[in-house]
Amino acid sequence: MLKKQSPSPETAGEMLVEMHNAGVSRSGRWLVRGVDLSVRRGEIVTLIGPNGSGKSTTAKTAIGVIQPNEGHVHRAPGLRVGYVPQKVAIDWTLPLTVERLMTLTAPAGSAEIKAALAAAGVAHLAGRQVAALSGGEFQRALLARAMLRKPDLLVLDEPVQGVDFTGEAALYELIREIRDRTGCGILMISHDLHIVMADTDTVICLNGHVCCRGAPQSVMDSPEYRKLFGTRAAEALALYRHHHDHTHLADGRVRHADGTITEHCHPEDGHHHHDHACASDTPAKGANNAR
Ligand SMILES: Nc1ncnc2c1ncn2[C@@H]1O[C@H](COP(=O)(O)OP(=O)(O)OP(=O)(O)O)[C@@H](O)[C@H]1O
Repeated sequence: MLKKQSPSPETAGEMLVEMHNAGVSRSGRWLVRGVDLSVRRGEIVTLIGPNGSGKSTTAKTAIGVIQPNEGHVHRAPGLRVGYVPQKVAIDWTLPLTVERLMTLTAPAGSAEIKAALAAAGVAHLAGRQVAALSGGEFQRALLARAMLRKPDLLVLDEPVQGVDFTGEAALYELIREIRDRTGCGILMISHDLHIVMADTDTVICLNGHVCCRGAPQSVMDSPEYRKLFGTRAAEALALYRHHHDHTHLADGRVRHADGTITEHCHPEDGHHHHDHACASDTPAKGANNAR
């Protein structure tokens, strides 16, 4: 049985979910097939692949929203899952505050909601209309909602969608902080093939089947990856590296390693680095901002 969420040494590395040769078919067509995947406590696994390659289908199968038509999925008994789907059904024309958004899927007390929003750096937005949030703020609110369940496994389907480069870096930092603080396992989906969070332990590249897998660097160098996405794409693939020398305060300001506080964190401060797999003329998305 899973212990309550805490990064204790006894439960570190505990298997949360395992898929063996899993396949999902609909109307006589395999959406994905032959997927082997595992996520352990404290581990970050990222699924990458082009549109329609089966990433969401794989993630939904891992958490039991979809049953596999072949193969097996094992989840730790009592596994608590926090899921941030790719699309959220919200009527954007209706009034809805961030605080209310937190209780749409499950009840939660006001203290709990405040703590979850604070942990996601958006406590100051509790009374704001959801329709007025920026892309990054909305993703943070959804993350806060998923964390209310105190998940053992957090599944994030394109968590940086609609977020600009600076916000993307800050969101990846938040995701890593959540992993470090709670010890949960994270299964993340990224449609953007060009930026993979460097803290990801394993990248699994899907294209209806597992094309290749490994540490981010090894996937970038893999011939299968290059064959699927082209050498230029592979050369442009960048790892997001964050040198953890500053803290993002809840009000959006940044406290630097020397104790100074500024309104923003500027890439030219030297905090953010993108490493290209190879020297290339093709800049990775956001690479210009990263200099
Ligand atoms: N219920 C369904 N019935 C039939 N086909 C489906 C169903 N759900 C998904 N598909 C198809 O399965 C394929 C994989 O879909 P999936 O959403 O898993 O891809 P994805 O890699 O997450 O894509 P994207 O990057 O565009 O979000 C797509 O071709 C999709 O149209």
